Amino acid sequence: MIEVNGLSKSYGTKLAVDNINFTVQRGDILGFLGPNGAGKSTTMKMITGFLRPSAGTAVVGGFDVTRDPVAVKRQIGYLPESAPAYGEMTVAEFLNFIAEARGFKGSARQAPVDRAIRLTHLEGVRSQTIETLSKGFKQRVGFAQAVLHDPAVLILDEPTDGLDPNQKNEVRALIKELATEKAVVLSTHILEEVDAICTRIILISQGQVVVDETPAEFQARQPGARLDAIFASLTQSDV
Ligand SMILES: Nc1ncnc2c1ncn2[C@@H]1O[C@H](COP(=O)(O)OP(=O)(O)OP(=O)(O)O)[C@@H](O)[C@H]1O
Repeated sequence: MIEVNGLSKSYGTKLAVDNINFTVQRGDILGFLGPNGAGKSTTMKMITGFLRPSAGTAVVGGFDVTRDPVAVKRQIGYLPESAPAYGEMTVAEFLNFIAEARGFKGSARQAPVDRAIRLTHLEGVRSQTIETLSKGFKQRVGFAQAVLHDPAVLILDEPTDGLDPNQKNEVRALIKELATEKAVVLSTHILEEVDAICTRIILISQGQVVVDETPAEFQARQPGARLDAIFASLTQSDV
């Protein structure tokens, strides 16, 4: 579903992403790991068409993100690092607004909005304004907007960041539930998250892929070691 070929991005003289290659298949939940500043968000923004690559390509569902960014955006649900939401809108109003932006007209908006609310278990708060929701529920609203158009690909930038342990578990369960039949890429700093939900790990450091393997293969690099010790041995801080 996602093919990344020789993707690079420079900000001025800073090479943030340096010639990376990987693929993500339907059914994969890819954990995208790396220290602060490694280039995770930049890579995700290029795959989703929010940033233009300096070199290389990302092909999503057969469409090249540079040549056909609108077709790529149709294939993707994106939860950015800090999901923008309109606090004064109710959950249902916000999702209707997103449905309209996604091209659903008039009464055709109802079915995808209801489905997104059902999938993300927001029925109890659909008429509540977003600013009055807990952080975990706000994050669910972010998921609801990402899955509203039933995309084949989900790109989730640090989806459990800032949540309490219970909310983290809820969101992980939700990702597993939503991931069926989709290709999912999620960035995280939480290594236990990788163990809990990911089927594959890509570790990037200083803009380059240093690991692309299963969580079991990652653990087998140092049997019995903590995942963060393995992470530390493979990376150095980029900031
Ligand atoms: N708009 C920008 N202009 C200049 N430099 C940028 C810009 N965005 C990111 N960078 C730099 O590019 C590098 C990669 O940043 P990026 O946000 O992709 O890393 P990240 O792995 O997502 O980090 P984090 O885990 O902290 O979110 C960093 O050195 C960062 O400072």
